[in-house]
Amino acid sequence: GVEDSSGKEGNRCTGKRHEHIYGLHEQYNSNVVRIGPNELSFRDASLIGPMMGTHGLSKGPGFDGLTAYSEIRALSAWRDSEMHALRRRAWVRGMGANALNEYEALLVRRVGQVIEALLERKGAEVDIANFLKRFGFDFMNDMAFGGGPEYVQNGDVQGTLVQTEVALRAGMIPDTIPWVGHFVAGELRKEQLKAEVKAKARIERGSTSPDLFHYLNHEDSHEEERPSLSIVAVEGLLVTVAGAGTAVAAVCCALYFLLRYPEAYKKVQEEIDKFYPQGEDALNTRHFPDMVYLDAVVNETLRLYSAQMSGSQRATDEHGIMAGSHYIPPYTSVRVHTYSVHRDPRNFSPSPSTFWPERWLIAENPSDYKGSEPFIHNMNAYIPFSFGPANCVGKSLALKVVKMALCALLQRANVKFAKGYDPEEWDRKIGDFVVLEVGRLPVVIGER
Ligand code: HEM
Repeated sequence: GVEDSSGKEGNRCTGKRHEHIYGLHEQYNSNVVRIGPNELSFRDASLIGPMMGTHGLSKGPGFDGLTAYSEIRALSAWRDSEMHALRRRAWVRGMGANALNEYEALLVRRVGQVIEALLERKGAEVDIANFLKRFGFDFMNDMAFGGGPEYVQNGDVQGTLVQTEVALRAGMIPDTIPWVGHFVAGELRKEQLKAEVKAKARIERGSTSPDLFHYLNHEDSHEEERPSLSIVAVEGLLVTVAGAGTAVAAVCCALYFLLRYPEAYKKVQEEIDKFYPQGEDALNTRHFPDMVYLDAVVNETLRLYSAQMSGSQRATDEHGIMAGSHYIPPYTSVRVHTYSVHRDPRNFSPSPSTFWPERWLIAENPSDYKGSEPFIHNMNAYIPFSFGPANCVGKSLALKVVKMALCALLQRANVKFAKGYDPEEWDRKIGDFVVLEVGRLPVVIGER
């Protein structure tokens, strides 16, 4: 049996992780829950370092399942730490400050495009989540392959975006039971071949301004050998899977919270209007570092809904380890359950499950806190972008995308929930499928 530090038994296979995993630890009131035959989930912030840090564990066998044990893998799926570090170098160059400045023109164009498309529908009910998903994939296709099917302009005519969500949901099976991956090898190969066609076309076309592909294909480096077409093609697929849905989900969740909490909407609107009065270009990022309330809104959103709510999988090898007070046997998969750690009153208090951006401002100036309950804000337990050498390499880009989309939208438009929309639906439709999946968000866009 597995016991948590409070002595409560947590040795139950819930099988729940892939539906609505949230509340997993709360449900069993346990710091450790068995979520698969050989997989443990921990609600214990002190394990973040030992499990995910520089001297922590390597990625788990779920990544073998997700890649059907292939040698053709993108960065996120290399279980071997050396191989992972080798591929990560190109990603780090492609996500550096200079590179991000180079991509800004692409991002500005895409954010501007989706805002215009939304403004054209003023007064009508629109599913803003759907529009933003299309924007996210357009931008990430620019970054990964120098362009794509233009979803904002043309809609998802082939149903590709829906298929991507379905594939991610299905991915939860080999992620949990790796050997199932052998049965989907053919399907994966088909996707890889399609990506190879796009990558080849991008190489032949070249690019007028550097995109992320430029770095992933080592076009910036004279020292490194070019990766094979197969590898750079799956890296491109990873850009879209890791970058589009995640950043867009964060924008959608932030919008949902702002609509749900009008006080917060009012405050962020005031800040946006102060830095970007009407007529000022809200696509220009220069004021972002000074926008403390916008920053608090984004941080608080990612605390409550992060891209991988169950956490990223790691595993022990032939040696078991002691992590804190827990013995983890050999060949055991583990996760730090981000959702539960982020909502644990031992880490964030008061009201850990409530959207309260002010907690981020109080954390900076604790003397501003006037409440009676103790104020707790444990930054060591805040891991929306994970932790350690395999953490989210796209963090800075993600924050830029999220802030630019929110700023530009709220500067230009008045957003309200559509009539008849039940906000309780939001939480019911959130899914933890490899990455966070959000449902529809029907709104009406009004004049400012
Ligand atoms: C708000 C948006 C985002 C969030 C919350 C987020 C979060 C995460 C998390 C939790 C991981 C798992 C790290 C681990 O295994 O320990 C991850 C990995 C990764 N993310 Fe993000 N992400 C976001 C946006 C992006 C964007 C825009 C990109 C750009 C393409 C990106 C690229 C990646 C890549 C390549 C990995 C794999 C890193 C590795 O294995 O070394 N992410 N992200």
